[in-house]
Amino acid sequence: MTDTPKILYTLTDEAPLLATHSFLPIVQAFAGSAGVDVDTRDISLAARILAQFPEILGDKKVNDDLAELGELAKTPEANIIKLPNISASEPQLKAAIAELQKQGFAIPDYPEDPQTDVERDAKARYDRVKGSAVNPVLREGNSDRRAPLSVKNYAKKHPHRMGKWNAASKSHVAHMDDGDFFASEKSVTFDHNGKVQIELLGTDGSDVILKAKTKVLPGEVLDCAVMRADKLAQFIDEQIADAKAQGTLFSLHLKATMMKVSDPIMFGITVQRYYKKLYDQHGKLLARIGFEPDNGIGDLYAKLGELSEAERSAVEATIAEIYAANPGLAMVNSDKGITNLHVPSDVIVDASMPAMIRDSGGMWNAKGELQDAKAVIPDRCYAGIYQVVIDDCKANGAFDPATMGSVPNVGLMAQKAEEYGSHDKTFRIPHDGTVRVTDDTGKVWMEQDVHAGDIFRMCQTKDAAVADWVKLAVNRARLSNTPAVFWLDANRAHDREIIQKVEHYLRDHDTSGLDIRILSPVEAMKFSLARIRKGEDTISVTGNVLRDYLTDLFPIMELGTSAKMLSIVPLMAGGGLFETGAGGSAPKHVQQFVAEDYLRWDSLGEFLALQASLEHLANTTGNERASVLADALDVANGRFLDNDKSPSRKLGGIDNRGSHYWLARYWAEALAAQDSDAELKAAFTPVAKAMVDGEAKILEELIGVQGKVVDIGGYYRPDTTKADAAMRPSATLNAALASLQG
Ligand SMILES: NC(=O)C1=CN([C@@H]2O[C@H](COP(=O)(O)OP(=O)(O)OC[C@H]3O[C@@H](n4cnc5c(N)ncnc54)[C@H](OP(=O)(O)O)[C@@H]3O)[C@@H](O)[C@H]2O)C=CC1
Ligand SMILES: O=C(O)CCC(=O)C(=O)O
Ligand SMILES: [Mg+2]
Repeated sequence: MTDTPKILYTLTDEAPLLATHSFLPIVQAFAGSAGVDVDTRDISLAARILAQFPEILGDKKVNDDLAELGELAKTPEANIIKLPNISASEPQLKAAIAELQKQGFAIPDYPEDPQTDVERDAKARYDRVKGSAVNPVLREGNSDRRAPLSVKNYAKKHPHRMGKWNAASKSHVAHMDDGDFFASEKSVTFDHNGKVQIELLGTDGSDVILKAKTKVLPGEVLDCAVMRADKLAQFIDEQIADAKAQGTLFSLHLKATMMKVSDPIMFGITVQRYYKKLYDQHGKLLARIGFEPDNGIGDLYAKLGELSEAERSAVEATIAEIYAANPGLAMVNSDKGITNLHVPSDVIVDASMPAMIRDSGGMWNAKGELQDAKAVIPDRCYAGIYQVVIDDCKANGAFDPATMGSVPNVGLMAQKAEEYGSHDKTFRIPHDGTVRVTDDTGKVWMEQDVHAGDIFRMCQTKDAAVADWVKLAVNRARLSNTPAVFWLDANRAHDREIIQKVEHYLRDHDTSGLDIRILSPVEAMKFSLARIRKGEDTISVTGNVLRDYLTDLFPIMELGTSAKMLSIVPLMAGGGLFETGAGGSAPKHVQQFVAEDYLRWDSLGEFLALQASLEHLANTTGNERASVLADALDVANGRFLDNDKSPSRKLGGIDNRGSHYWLARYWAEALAAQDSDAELKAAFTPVAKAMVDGEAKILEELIGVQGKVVDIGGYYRPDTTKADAAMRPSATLNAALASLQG
């Protein structure tokens, strides 16, 4: 290749974006000295919103960096470092729009109920940005997430605190036994290069095309399922009554961000059942102010100002009666009275269930105390795995991070596999009838009887994605000499199709001497837990949703946080997508940062991703210097862990910025110590010296700023100059880095 090798580093949101203000200058200075360009692409929620309105913004228009990266991901040249970004719920989207408008961008309001073509167009643009709109575009490969040995050893040496489990804990998972996606799932393997249409044939004789054209390839698995609204409502009522009877908190765990169409509807049904009395007594008022239960009870609070004084007091009195009569809700923030049902994006199942399991099975109640909780996870497809963990903790006590084994994951997600790509094929059914999936020859492939209010969902899983996933699993099992379990349930229609493919593709590989099994998720969880208790590792090979769930669950149990995970997506076209950690954008870290100039974000995920990205660059471009940089960074990461330089949890210790200093210093020292590249050695020797000699001054400059309010000029679109200044307060460190570029 003639171009300068390039790594594209993503600018995202919240805590990872703040961390980038401090870390990226280090990366650019180091990589620059080795002739590697590190460029940025802005895929923050704010940038993605602005990119939707080029014609309105004129000279303020913003390039669609996400679209560009999405195209790049399908080429062998891709080398992208991807930090976590906000997958926006509707309330978050509206807040971001309001902030951008205040900053002078003349974008329209979010039209909740569009009436004109212009409004419908604006809503369609905003809906493209909503939910998990980034990851499915960039993830043109399957995922390989694991704790590198150095990280696992670090966790064993410095075990994090795990809450004790009591055998008498009343915490449990509740799921539906009928009427859920699991019950109704149908699945087929398509046979030609063609397309299907999804239509609703009404019992009233009507025929509504829900989606006219969906391209399908031969060998592709299609499935569809229905969540029955009446059954869900009845189930929620029973769980509210049961939580009250048992004296547990009521909590709801969904993925309203990633599953942006189906899960907000399920969230909304739960809100309507929990706050049923509000509807009974004030239905007309709620309709008048346009309360949207799918956006949470927070939407009602936001709109209370539109009511008269008397109306507001009546509504507030009813809410108080509801809280008195119903079981307590799990709290997101007890001090501020923010509950699990406030906003659909506050409690996200992948992170919320592990947090509950780490905290002795409890969630926070209104008094700010941990209390046993009923975890409502309506659909049975995946809910059962968490009950297995809870049962295990009740029987055997909490897991011990000092001795437990590891469960890495190989996850199917390429080409929008499974539920991941279902959003444009998920519908709230407007009236009773039959949904039919028909191909271009008129053949009916699947049918579902539906009633008004039900959620219909169709998913696609490409054959090539499954083949690549099986290959990745076999390679991982071989490389790490570890048993691998495919978590697939022969009782599920979709999984039965996938099992056939797995069995078929396994035959393409040499699996001699490997322990590869196919177990249902519940059995696979039991098997893996029994092994980790003995200190043994087991690779989980899962579909997309379990990939998401398990890559927070096991890291949070094993390492205290998924931030310490290596998370690689070998792109099917040959490029590399290097994700940082497996967790989210930690909004509460930003709140702490602006309140007290202290950022708890742990960038280890970024360090690991950068090392893997440099190594990939060296391998694909033959750039020797990138290889030297990668090896030195590996040494630096090892020292960083050995010396435990992650952010401390308390003000006065090093935070994210301090941890970046240590990483930069160890990296520079390793480059100064190596002998394979004399020029790099010469360039880094004085820098390493400046960083070592300057240690006391640098730490003083970094720690000295803590403890006061910081202004970064925006939440969704912080002011770059202000954020740079806030995140780079050490003149001594900045000068050492500048000397590299000089
Ligand atoms: N890859 C992506 O782009 C992802 C994006 N998201 C998005 O992130 C947002 C928040 O989601 P949520 O599910 O609450 O997940 P988060 O991972 O942000 O929050 C859960 C908790 O994880 C811990 N945590 C995660 N990363 C770090 C880190 N690097 N350093 C220290 N602690 C960390 C913190 O817990 P504690 O205090 O217990 O240590 C944090 O409060 C949402 O907008 C969501 O859509 C979520 C997942 C992945
Ligand atoms: O895309 C998202 O919304 C979240 C992704 C996520 O949680 C994950 O990949 O682990
Ligand atoms: Mg996740």
